[in-house]
Amino acid sequence: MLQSLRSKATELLLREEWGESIKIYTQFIDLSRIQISDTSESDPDPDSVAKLRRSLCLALCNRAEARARLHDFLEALRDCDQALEIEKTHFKTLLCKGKVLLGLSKYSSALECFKTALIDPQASGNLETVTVYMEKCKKLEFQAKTGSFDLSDWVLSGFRGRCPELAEFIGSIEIKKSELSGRGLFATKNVVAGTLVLVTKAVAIQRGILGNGESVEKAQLVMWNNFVDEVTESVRKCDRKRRVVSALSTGEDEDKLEIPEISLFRPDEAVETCGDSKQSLDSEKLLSILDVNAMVEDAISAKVMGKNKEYYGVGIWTLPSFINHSCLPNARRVHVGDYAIVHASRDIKAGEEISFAYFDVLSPLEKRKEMAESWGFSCGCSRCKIESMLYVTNQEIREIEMGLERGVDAGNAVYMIEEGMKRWKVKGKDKGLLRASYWGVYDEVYNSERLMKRWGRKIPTMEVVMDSVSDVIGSDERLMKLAVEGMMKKNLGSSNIVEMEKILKLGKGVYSKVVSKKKALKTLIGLE
Ligand SMILES: C[S@@+](CC[C@H](N)C(=O)[O-])C[C@H]1O[C@@H](n2cnc3c(N)ncnc32)[C@H](O)[C@@H]1O
Repeated sequence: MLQSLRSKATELLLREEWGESIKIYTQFIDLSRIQISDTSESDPDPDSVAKLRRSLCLALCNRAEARARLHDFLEALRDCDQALEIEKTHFKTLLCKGKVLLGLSKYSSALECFKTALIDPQASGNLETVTVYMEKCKKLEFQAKTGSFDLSDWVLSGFRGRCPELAEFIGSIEIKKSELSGRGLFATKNVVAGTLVLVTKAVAIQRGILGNGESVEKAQLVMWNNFVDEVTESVRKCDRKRRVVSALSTGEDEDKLEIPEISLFRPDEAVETCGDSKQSLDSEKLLSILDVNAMVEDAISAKVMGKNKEYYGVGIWTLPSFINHSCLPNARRVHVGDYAIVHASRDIKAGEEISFAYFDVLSPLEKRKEMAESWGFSCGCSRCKIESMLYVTNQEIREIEMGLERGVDAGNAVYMIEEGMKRWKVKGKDKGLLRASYWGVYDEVYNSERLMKRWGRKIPTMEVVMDSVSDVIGSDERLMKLAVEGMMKKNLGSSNIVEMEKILKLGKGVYSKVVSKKKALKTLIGLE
């Protein structure tokens, strides 16, 4: 019976029928254990018990492999540990355990596993495989410790092939109470624009092609349902993920929420335990959590080169879920594979809250209010407060807006705003706020030869406006695009070092320092 179960399980494993093979291996393992205990008592021959133990070890290892394929990493780890209790240096098990630990982002433990695997005599025929894994562990561990990622080669290859493997990384940040709402993420050290703040792997992500027309909504709904199932499954399997996901906001009573320790988000430090089905997350609470925290994937490859443009992805990334929205954001996110990369889009001071834009902040106050409302909150950022005050006390702004609705000449509108700011005593940095709010008309004017001929001398230069806007909202593709076009128009080409450096700085703020080679950054910006 044991023999027939074993061959059936092996066959299923080879056919990659993971679920079924787990079932049969489980029967085999249970029966083997009974047989071992019976044989130990009745058969004095130690060889027969040893043989049974060896085949139990292999079965545990194979079940671990199948479980790992289904991303049931913690159960797989448990199988590996049981197999290693039987044979301490069982090569296949150590290789499997190393891969599982890699899947759990526990790079140093994975490296230890592969090192131990080298002791086994079977390693000699598989030296190359083990070495490749060891190098991978070292690279990822270094990334996780230092945050030094470089995607330049992938960018330069035109995003060809699979996206590069990344490590999870947590920079100098902490979770604290936020003045905006509930908890927020804060910098504990000064951060220079472009520097990574964190890199997090999705708890779950669903991608699909949405198509067009009426089918879009239907496709989106199917994807959402699959996404909810995936998150449910993921938190069921892993206790830490369940705790982390259940710590997220449901959008209600945020100020009463607990502040979790940042170490809970460090996979390398966390002690993992398998999920306890009795403690699974209430499905209604999970739906509210996903409603508030799920994000649409913003893949760098799709954004820049249109690769996989037709794909739509929705996912949940735990630590980024603590980042509040601000209309004066200082960070941005990009997505590479299943990872969300958050980086500073302008310099951030130690102690400052890290925020990114949930929606387009190059929009007027009323439009931003509408967008925040559709997200289910009323924005409490300082820009909204300043602009609201100005709006209440100032009839002129409303008149300018009404003029814009009637289709007044964009140059005239910019002129009115600039002249108005002198009268309304809007000074220094605050000028950037209003310019950001009416960015659309500024952009139209600077892009039109006709309007520039008429209004150019009466309004500030494009550089002045752009600097003041990027000062308050950080880098943005549209600012960068305008700067590139401005440089081209002036026929400076790429020979003007000062302009070029400015554009590259904006580029770093948009795409982060993960693209460290200048040539790659220029490709993303559209200069190569
Ligand atoms: C992804 S969570 C951000 C973290 C959340 N503050 C917490 O404590 O878990 C999104 C929720 O935070 C709140 N929020 C984010 N940005 C905000 C802002 N600028 N003003 C007011 N509330 C905000 C809203 O309740 C929103 O639904």
